[in-house]
Amino acid sequence: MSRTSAALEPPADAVRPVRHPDAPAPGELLGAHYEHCFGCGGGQPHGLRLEARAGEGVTLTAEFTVRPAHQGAPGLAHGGVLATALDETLGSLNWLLRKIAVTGRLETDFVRPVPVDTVLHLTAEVTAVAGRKIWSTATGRIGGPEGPVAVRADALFIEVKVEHFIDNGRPEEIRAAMNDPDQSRRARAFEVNP
Ligand SMILES: CCCCC/C=C\C/C=C\C/C=C\C/C=C\CCCC(=O)SCCNC(=O)CCNC(=O)[C@H](O)C(C)(C)COP(=O)(O)OP(=O)(O)OC[C@H]1O[C@@H](n2cnc3c(N)ncnc32)[C@H](O)[C@@H]1OP(=O)(O)O
Repeated sequence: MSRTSAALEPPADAVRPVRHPDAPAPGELLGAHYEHCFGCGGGQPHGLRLEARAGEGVTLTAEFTVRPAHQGAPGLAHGGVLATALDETLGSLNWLLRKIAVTGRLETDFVRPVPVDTVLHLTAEVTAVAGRKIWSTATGRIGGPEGPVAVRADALFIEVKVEHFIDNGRPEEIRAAMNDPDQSRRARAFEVNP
């Protein structure tokens, strides 16, 4: 059973999300947004390395394989790690809108335990937008893309300017990210193509 808090109910004047014309084509891998991201980057030894693929409209699919480093109980994924997978999946959706946004609220239902070595098959979609607010929902299944639901989440993301990261991040990492040609390209793309 899922009971969503008021903040996750879009208001009556919210609109349907619009896929950005330059969003990756359906089926295309999104790639990591930051090499050292715990959710999607390749530079974190114990990171989730979640792989997200654009879907139709403002939807996507993603996969995360639970590894021994992700345990909470013997042989089972930690709930916080599963919430991270949901957060990363939902956050990736904003790339299809070409908006930079951070998680304001994330509500998670843990429906079934998820054993180590399981592939979590995630689907997600943006459901509504109002001003800077973006509402989205995600489901994670085990045993295959059509398998039983193991986790679910609803979220509210808040759009921010790229300065959010520059002003709040540790200078060392900000400098390195700005010197990474791929990161700068992406940040520029956000700024000229809002
Ligand atoms: C140097 C180069 C850098 C390059 C960077 C390049 C690319 C980066 C690209 C993408 C990165 C992003 C995502 C990647 C994908 C996935 C990663 C997972 C995502 C995360 O894991 S991200 C980390 C966790 N996340 C945070 O670290 C947020 C901390 N937080 C804040 O930074 C502020 O809190 C903020 C900005 C959220 C709001 O602050 P603010 O001052 O801008 O705006 P304000 O407070 O006015 O809120 C405006 C309206 O949202 C409502 N609102 C706000 N918060 C709410 C809540 N919690 N619940 C319900 N409603 C809420 C208000 O009620 C108001 O509503 P109303 O307009 O109706 O009054």
